[in-house]
Amino acid sequence: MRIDIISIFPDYFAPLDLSLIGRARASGLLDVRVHDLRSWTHDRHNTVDDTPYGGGPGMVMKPEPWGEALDEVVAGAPARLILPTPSGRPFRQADAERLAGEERLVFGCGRYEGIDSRVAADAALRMPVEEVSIGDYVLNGGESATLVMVEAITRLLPGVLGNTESAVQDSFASGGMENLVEGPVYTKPVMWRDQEVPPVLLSGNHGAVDRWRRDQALRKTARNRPDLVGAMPEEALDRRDREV
Ligand SMILES: Nc1cc(-c2cccs2)n[nH]1
Repeated sequence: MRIDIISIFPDYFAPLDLSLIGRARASGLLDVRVHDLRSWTHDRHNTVDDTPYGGGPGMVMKPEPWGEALDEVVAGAPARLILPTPSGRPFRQADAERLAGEERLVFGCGRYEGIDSRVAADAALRMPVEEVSIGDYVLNGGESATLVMVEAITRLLPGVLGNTESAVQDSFASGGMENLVEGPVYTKPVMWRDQEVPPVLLSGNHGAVDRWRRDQALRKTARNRPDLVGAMPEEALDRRDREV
């Protein structure tokens, strides 16, 4: 997979040189290229923004630099443009899984009050464009949202996670634990500050462990994410009663 990121703060993406993603890049599994939007400005001040038509607070990012940047970065190849914005569709695990199947992604990091709307409209003539929100809160720019999405997507690529098993067990994953958050996890020592590890986890009875974990996940989901419980098929809840 190739990922291009266009931003006026390219240094914001230094974390992508670290850890699993950094290793995946070094091994050639993942090709991430970060571009400074100001490379496509031509005035002395490298201007990327201006006042909004119709008045109002803040500044809007000018269309010209974005148009030239996308033309050069995409260069006619099949790519999907992702634009983080608070007004976008919610980004979910299913989107991470879907986007992990793409050959090329381009992330456009807006700042200020957003990017001139004609940029997305023009890009949509040549490629799929998705406006995406990572949550109902307002950031100063799309860089943090892009880091979040790049991590959520690239960790699903074969070979990026050392142990692909953990990707299946994650919260919100598929594989029978859909719509459930992860339950409690434990490791050595078996007793710590008068708290012992639940005995079922030491029992060696894998069926009992799986049932216990599912029950704990259901309980935690009901406690922390009642909104997901509503989305759960009725029989999944009944199953818990049967298994207790
Ligand atoms: N979910 C989300 C995205 C954003 C921004 C993207 C670009 C500027 S602000 N805030 N919150």
